[in-house]
This record gives sequence, structure tokens and C-alpha cells, in this order.
Amino acid sequence: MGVAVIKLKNPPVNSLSLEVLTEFVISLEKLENDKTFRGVIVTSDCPGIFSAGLDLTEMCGKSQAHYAEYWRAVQELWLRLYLSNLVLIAAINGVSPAGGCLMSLTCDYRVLADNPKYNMGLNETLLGIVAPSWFKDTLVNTVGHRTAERALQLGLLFPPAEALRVGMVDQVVPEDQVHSTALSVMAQWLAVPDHARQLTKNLMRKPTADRLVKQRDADIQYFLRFISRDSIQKSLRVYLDKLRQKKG
Ligand SMILES: CC/C=C\C/C=C\C/C=C\C=C\CC(=O)SCCNC(=O)CCNC(=O)[C@H](O)C(C)(C)COP(=O)(O)OP(=O)(O)OC[C@H]1O[C@@H](n2cnc3c(N)ncnc32)[C@H](O)[C@@H]1OP(=O)(O)O
Repeated sequence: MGVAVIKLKNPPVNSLSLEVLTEFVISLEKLENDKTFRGVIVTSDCPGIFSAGLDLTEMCGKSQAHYAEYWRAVQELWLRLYLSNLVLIAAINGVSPAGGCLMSLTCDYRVLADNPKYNMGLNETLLGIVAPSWFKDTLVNTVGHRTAERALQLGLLFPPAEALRVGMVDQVVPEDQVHSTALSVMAQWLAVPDHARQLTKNLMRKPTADRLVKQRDADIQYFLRFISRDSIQKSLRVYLDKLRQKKG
């Protein structure tokens, strides 16, 4: 039925490095241009981890030019996913904080494995950083304003039952059924004529995407100023050190 699977593979935690973001955009573009494909299942090849989100090492101790290139790549992937003409289904087979969660929120449907460790949410505030307005918009469009307001301020990571309750995911299923469920949901979505579904998706999503498109450069400048602050760099270093020391 013309369904591709994109399996994220950047061990150990599928962080969204510049290389991963770039490759993801290229793969998506190829699939968009190949008319034999109508749908994509986005999933992970790293056991227990869907994606650890944006790669913190790309945002820490690097040059301004690097931050700008990285942020443009983050914007690009979000825009491509959010406005994709393909049916995108996230088969979430692991934990998905921050950018990992955001990636799944750009999909048309989310199936999450029922494992209490597989938390998801936009936890940026816990790192001492702030989810940009378009991250916030994506969450609001999925779970509504009040739930998003509380989740964003507290940096909440929802376990599967809670994620389902607030509407962050559409289905929670046993871990060994995530892929088969994604496939049967895909069949349902592909039963709708493409042109009607695509125009409807565009109608729902374009106003949100346009807000970023209209101010992409300003958003990059804002990110540069924010991420270059000493206090933010310090927060990120402390957070990364904590992650590294967990093992020791
Ligand atoms: C108004 C505002 C305007 C502008 C906006 C400005 C700023 C916004 C900026 C940024 C937005 C960012 C969004 C993000 O996505 S930030 C990333 C958030 N991610 C997390 O908090 C997840 C952190 N990771 C974890 O919690 C865990 O690693 C785990 C649960 C995913 C997996 O746990 P494990 O026990 O299996 O693995 P670990 O031992 O913890 O990690 C292994 C290895 O990987 C490194 N690592 C983990 N996560 C990341 C990451 N996100 N980036 C880079 N590296 C990561 C970890 O340090 C370990 O490294 P070592 O092997 O010790 O070297």
C-alpha cells in the first residue's frame, strides 16, 4: 500500500544531531517525491528510546554559526514533518522527551508502547530552557491550551496512561503490537482520498506553520541570543554532566 518506515538510528539515545536532522529531511523529501509512497511510519531502532530529543552537544560550547545552522535544521525538519502530504504515523517504542516528543506530535497519529518507562512530553523547563513558540503551538494543537500550559511550565513527562488521557497519543498498545497497530491505522488513513485528506491537513496546520515561516530568521536570531547566554550554557552543561554522571 505504499508505506515506508523511517527507523531512527543514532545510538545510544537517538539524539537529533545535525546529521540526523539533515538525513531525516532528505529521506522525507525523497518519499514525498516518490508517488509510490503515501504513508510513513516513524519509529526507532534504539531499544527503549524513541528519541532523547535535540542533541544537547549541538547547543553547548559551539560557535554562533553552528547554532544558526543547527536551529535552521531543527526548523526545517519540523516544517517538513508538520506539513507533509504523506500520512505520518508515529510508532513510539521508547521514551520521548522534548524534541523526541515534538517529532511525534508532528505526525498524524501516535501509537505508544505500553511500558511505564516510556514517558513523553516537552520537559524543556527542567533543563532551564524554554520550548519555542512553535513547539508550544504543536502541543496546544494536540492537547489543548490548559493541558499544554501546565505540561510546559512543569516540564511534565507523561507515562503512557497519562499521555493517552490528555490526548498526547491516540493509542497505547502492548509493546509487541506497536508496529502492527501502526500499520492497521495507516490502512484506515489511506482509505481516504489523498487530495481531500491533504487539503484538510493543510487547512488545519498551515496557519501554525506559517507563523514560523514568516519569521524564520528572527526565530534563529532569538535562539542564538537565548542559547548563547552564559546562564543557559551553564544550565545545559550541568544537565549534560548529570546525565553523564548517572553511570558513575
Ligand atoms: C522563548 C524561547 C526562544 C527560543 C528557544 C530557545 C531555546 C530552546 C532550545 C532548545 C530546545 C530543546 C529541546 C530538546 O529536545 S532538549 C533535549 C531534551 N532531552 C532530554 O532531556 C533527554 C535527556 N536524556 C535522558 O533523559 C536519557 O538519556 C534517556 C532517558 C533518553 C536515556 O537514558 P539512558 O539511561 O538509556 O541513557 P543515558 O546514560 O542517560 O545517556 C546515554 C548517553 O547519551 C547522552 N545523551 C542523552 N540525552 C542526550 C541528548 N538529548 N543530547 C545529547 N546527548 C544525550 C548522555 O549524556 C550519555 O552520554 P555519555 O555516554 O555519558 O557520554
